[in-house]
Formats: sequence, C-alpha cells, structure tokens
Amino acid sequence: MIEFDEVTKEYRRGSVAVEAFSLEIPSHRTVALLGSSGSGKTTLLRMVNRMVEPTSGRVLIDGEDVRARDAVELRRSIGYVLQAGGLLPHRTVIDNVATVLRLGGMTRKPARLRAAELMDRVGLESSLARRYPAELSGGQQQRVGVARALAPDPNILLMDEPFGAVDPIVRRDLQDELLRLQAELGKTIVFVTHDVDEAFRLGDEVVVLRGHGVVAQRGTPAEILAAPADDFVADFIGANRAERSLSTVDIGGRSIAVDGNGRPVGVMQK
Ligand SMILES: Nc1ncnc2c1ncn2[C@@H]1O[C@H](COP(=O)(O)OP(=O)(O)OP(=O)(O)O)[C@@H](O)[C@H]1O
Repeated sequence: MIEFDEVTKEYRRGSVAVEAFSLEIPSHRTVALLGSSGSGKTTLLRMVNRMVEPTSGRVLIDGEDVRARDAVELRRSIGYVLQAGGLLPHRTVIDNVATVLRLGGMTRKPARLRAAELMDRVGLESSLARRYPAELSGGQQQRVGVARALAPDPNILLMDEPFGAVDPIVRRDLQDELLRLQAELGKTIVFVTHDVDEAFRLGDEVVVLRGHGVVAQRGTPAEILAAPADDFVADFIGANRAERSLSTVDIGGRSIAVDGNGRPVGVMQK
C-alpha cells in the first residue's frame, strides 16, 4: 500500500504545488490521478520514489516512511515510465532494458536473456532488440519504457502520462497491453493522466484533482460517472459528455445503443 499523509510541496516560498494531500493506494490496484496541467500530478508521483521530497507530510510504502529508505535503492526498486520514454539514445533496445538489471547486479548474459523475455512480454518483436530508440515508433519506444520499468520486477509502477505522445489508435493498443499485463502481474500502479477516457479505462479507482493536488473526488469510474461530486468534476469528466452519454433506439426489433451524437455503438443484450 502507498499512503500519502498530508503531503504539501512548496517549490518556492508561496508557490504551493500540492497542499495537504492524503490518499491511500491499495496494493495490486491501478489508481489513476486525473487532473489538468499543473494540478500537481507529477509532483505527487515523484514523491513516491523520492525524486521530489515533500515540504511537509509523509509518504509511506507498506507502512514505512520512504525517507527511511536510501533514495537510490528506493528508486531502483520502483518502476517509472515517462511520457518521453526516457530511453538511453546511444544504447540498443535490449541494452536499455538490460542496463537496469546490470545496475541491480546481474551479469551480462542473464541480463540480456531476461531483457529479451521482457521485450516479448510487452509485445516487442525480438528483431527490434538491436535497434536504437530513434529507430522505433513512438508506441514501440513506450513499450521499451514499460519493459525497462518492469525489469527489476518492482511491486510499484509509477506511470507519468506514458501514452500521451502517441496517436489515439496506438494509445489504445498500449492501454490494452497494460490492462493485459496488469491482469497477469497485479502491480500497484499509479497512473498520471489528464485524459478522462484513459483514466476511466485503466483505473480501478480514479482520483480527480483540482489545482494544488486537492482531491475533488475519488471513486471507481462508475461511481464518478454516476454521481460527480460537484460542478468541477461534472465539467471535467463531461468535457465530451455527448460521447459519454448513451441511449437506446429500437431498430427492427433490436435495441441499439447510440451515443449522444446519435452514432450507434453497440447492440443491447436481451
Ligand atoms: N521543480 C519545480 N520548481 C518549481 N515549480 C515547480 C517545479 N515542478 C513543478 N512546479 C510547479 O508545481 C505545480 C504542479 O506541477 P506538476 O508538474 O506536479 O503538475 P502536473 O499536474 O503534473 O502538470 P502536467 O500535466 O502539466 O505535467 C505547477 O504549478 C508547476 O509549475
């Protein structure tokens, strides 16, 4: 479990990025932090692996204050996936993944073998192993980023807008892949996004943030859709309300679900 206990971050005096944020994230679940730009999502995420230290308050992992852990060791034990992939440009794909394992003390050959397994696991063909990151598509780069984050077999995976830079179809593929991986692996995932659909698709729970890391609502996607806590949440999730609201029409004796623009999206089961 990850626990934020009244954390505040003031980067400069008077500029509060996150104010008295508290949240418990249960193990083996995916929690999506959903908020617009500047709402403090990245700051919160980075407090988990001590890339950002809170000005006050505590972050606990399984009951232990992260400050009691060595920062480098802590960072290596937690998977971290960034939007830009964060890959090493002068290393091949396989070495980008294997390097993490080498840092953890594995020798070259087993590290490469394990890296090849990880590539397979995230849906990358082995023929890509010798390429450099610049020779991959954006979606492939993100898969390498996920493989690398999974390399040390971390319990926790932090994902910061990991699929933000790819087109909608690839983005959906990557989301599917993550759902499949998560069903197999059961990590504790904190997923940062400003995309409502992505948060609802991936999050077992979604935390909607206003500015300064203030929680506007927390719940399952269904709970939030069914009863937005206030106008802020309703506006935020309703940005494309027309697409999100469904109704049914009867055509030839069958009930067809249509979206708010009247486009058919499926057939209702009897
Ligand atoms: N290193 C820093 N120094 C000073 N201010 C910072 C720093 N990092 C972030 N901030 C400020 O803290 C606030 C929250 O930033 P943060 O990056 O956590 O938000 P975010 O929700 O992740 O935004 P985005 O979606 O744009 O990445 C912003 O006002 C930002 O300008």
